[in-house]
Amino acid sequence: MTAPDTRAAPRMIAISSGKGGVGKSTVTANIAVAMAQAGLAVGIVDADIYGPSIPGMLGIAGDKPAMTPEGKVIPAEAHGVKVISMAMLSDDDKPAILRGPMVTKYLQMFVRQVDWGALDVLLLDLPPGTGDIQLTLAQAFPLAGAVVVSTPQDVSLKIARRGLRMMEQVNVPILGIVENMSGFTCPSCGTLTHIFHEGGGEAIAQELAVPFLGKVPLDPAVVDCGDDGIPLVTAAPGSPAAMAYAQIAATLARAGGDMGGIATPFAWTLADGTGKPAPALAPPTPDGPTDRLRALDDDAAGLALCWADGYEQHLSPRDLRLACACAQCREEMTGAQLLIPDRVPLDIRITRIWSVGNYALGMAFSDGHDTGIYTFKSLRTMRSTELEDV
Ligand SMILES: Nc1ncnc2c1ncn2[C@@H]1O[C@H](COP(=O)(O)OP(=O)(O)OP(=O)(O)O)[C@@H](O)[C@H]1O
Repeated sequence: MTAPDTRAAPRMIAISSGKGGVGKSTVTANIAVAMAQAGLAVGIVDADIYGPSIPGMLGIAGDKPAMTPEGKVIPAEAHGVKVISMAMLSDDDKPAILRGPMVTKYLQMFVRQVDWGALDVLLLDLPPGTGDIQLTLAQAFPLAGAVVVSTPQDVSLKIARRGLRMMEQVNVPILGIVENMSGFTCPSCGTLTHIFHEGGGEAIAQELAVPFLGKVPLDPAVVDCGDDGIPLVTAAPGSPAAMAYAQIAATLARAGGDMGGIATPFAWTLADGTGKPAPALAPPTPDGPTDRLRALDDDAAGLALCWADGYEQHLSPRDLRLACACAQCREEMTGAQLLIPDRVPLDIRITRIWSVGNYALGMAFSDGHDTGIYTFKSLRTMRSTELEDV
């Protein structure tokens, strides 16, 4: 057996919204600064490729970023938060017209080719919506979880519900819902008026059994602060909106740490054990999710998989190779096997295993095949190999 890699990766949290203009970027900027004020090392990837607004909100000039001698991008830094944004790579007046795959490519670069240093949390300010781009992004990164920002109107909440379902489809845990622009407190008389409906975010959170993270009131100072590049949590930390941001940041700083799954991202070379994922800290529980992998190991019976509900499996490299569902090994329409079992050597080995988002593993084999993606759901349905079968 090989020793696990214990290097900690930052917790990646996506901040999403079903539609634009609900205050997602303002929430991202303020909770990032609040987390930094609480002593965490925080980065933001401004993934809102069509309307990158984080640099403006944090008072960062749109200069092209410098590079390290190793060719990594040096992120900008303001209010204790490291930031990389499309706004730094494109001219201000040129809208970024990019197709989905290009967006993913840029964002992969934002996460992997940036000299982040040691971070505790990396926030991803996603583009608004629940389309292909958001789905691809949610799948491309090993997210610890996602936050959905909504305003209290019914229409906004209905769209937020769609966003929550999308995240669930790709196994991204929902860390909670933020209700923004929730009521207006009159600065002269202090009366709270609910301009939109009240409590819709809380009701949806209850209906979908996800946490409700808090309400941020409508506050004209939020707009001024955004325009001035000084987030409200710095400019007016005692205001109700700033206190709401700080409260949400404190909850998120604790959430999504150890979701009961193996540490991701990882790329494990089995021959020398480098990059082996550390197991989840939390012990398995009988009512734990059946599709969350909590430990991965290699032993005499093949690959050992331990699941969050305590179930354990041993899968032989040959069974895994034969189960490959990539387009070369299976007919896409009918699902019929194209791979000829006799051509798979009895002593085939797995050479590398890597994480694919939070929902699957990629595997390379000693026959050179490396295009298969094994979802946790599909792995879980495979029959365990008995030691005497090996
Ligand atoms: N709590 C609030 N009170 C008052 N104004 C707010 C509040 N939250 C956000 N705003 C303002 O609403 C506008 C939209 O906010 P923001 O850009 O954060 O939204 P968004 O959801 O990220 O939009 P998009 O994704 O379309 O860029 C901004 O002018 C911002 O200052």
